[in-house]
Amino acid sequence: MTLNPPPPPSQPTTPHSPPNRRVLIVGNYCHDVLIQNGSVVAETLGGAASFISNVLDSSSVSCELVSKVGRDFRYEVTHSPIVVPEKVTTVFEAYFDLGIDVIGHADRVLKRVSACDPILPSDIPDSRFDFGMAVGVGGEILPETLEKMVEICDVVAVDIQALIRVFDPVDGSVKLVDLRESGFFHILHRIGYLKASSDEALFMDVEQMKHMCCVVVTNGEKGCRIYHKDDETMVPPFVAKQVDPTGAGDSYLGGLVVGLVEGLAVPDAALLGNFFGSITVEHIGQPKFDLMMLQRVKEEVQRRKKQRNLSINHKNDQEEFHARLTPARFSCVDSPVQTELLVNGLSCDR
Ligand SMILES: Nc1ncnc2c1ncn2[C@@H]1O[C@H](COP(=O)(O)OP(=O)(O)O)[C@@H](O)[C@H]1O
Ligand SMILES: O=P([O-])([O-])O[C@@H]1[C@@H](O)[C@H](O)[C@@H](O)[C@H](O)[C@@H]1O
Repeated sequence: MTLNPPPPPSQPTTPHSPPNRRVLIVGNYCHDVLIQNGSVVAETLGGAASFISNVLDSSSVSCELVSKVGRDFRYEVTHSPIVVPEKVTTVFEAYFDLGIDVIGHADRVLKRVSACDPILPSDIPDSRFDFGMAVGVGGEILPETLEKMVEICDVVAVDIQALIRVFDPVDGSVKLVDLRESGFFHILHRIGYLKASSDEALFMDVEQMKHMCCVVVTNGEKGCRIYHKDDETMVPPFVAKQVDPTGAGDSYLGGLVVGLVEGLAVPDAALLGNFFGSITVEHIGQPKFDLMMLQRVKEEVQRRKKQRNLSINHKNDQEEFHARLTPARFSCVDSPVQTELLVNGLSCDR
């Protein structure tokens, strides 16, 4: 089945000039506090922007990141955020033992306990980008921010969580509203990709949205599905030992965009998304990707592109790409600290 997705980002102009792959990521960094049985298990750098830039930087895809933090921000990051001195950084508490939350999400209950400032159109550079990613976590993306993004980026990918989250005024619990009532709906015919988890997908009409853009719905250990116009494709998962689901969807989106800017077809880019999502669930916080693994992934992506260019695809060709990526996962090595955290880590039933 062939998907006819939005046009890919621009390709190299001469054989020697590197392709212009500039990706703009917009969304706040945050502090994540992971809580189980009433105790804090870990405190980590969070925010979709941080997980996504981790995947893009590791894959040598150049990106610019616009993010706001407060004076208390304590992480050293490759892409410096805007510091708002009179504010504190956005904080999310993730509870792993409160049962099923209001939207039926069984594995964690999220509360936004503090929020930094929104990202305004004037915070975003006026240059042009091949690809934009609207990836807020705490309500920091405004309709006018997304409008500016679609004006300056050739293609925009949006994580639905940036658009439909609302926060309980008393305890900060995350609730979701229908996409049509989100205040963003009028802009969505101008975006290229909309990503939602299967829980979040209940808050949009996939049948309607798939005629406006390419919709990807992730489903944890089951992989993901792509919907565009009349096409629907299931993209298989990679087997993982889940320790902490935080950031899986973000790393997925990072992998998808790496695949797209490298020129892969959408289902292959989504497979790369599944790959990075599956590695992320095996770690608490940001995974540090093994260099050998990244090199193998790069080689497989180039091989896959060559195959496509030579049109030597056949029916089961994604199975082959999957099979060739699978062994690459096993070159990931955890640091002793990470291993210790994993042993005492969070386990969630999905
Ligand atoms: N337990 C798992 N095993 C293997 N892959 C997983 C697992 N959980 C997540 N993934 C990968 O990460 C992607 C995003 O995860 P998902 O849980 O659907 O998103 P979110 O973090 O937004 O809720 C999935 O589509 C899948 O590819
Ligand atoms: O786990 P996931 O859904 O991909 O994304 C997560 C957000 O939902 C959460 O608000 C944030 O605190 C995490 O750092 C991470 O970005």
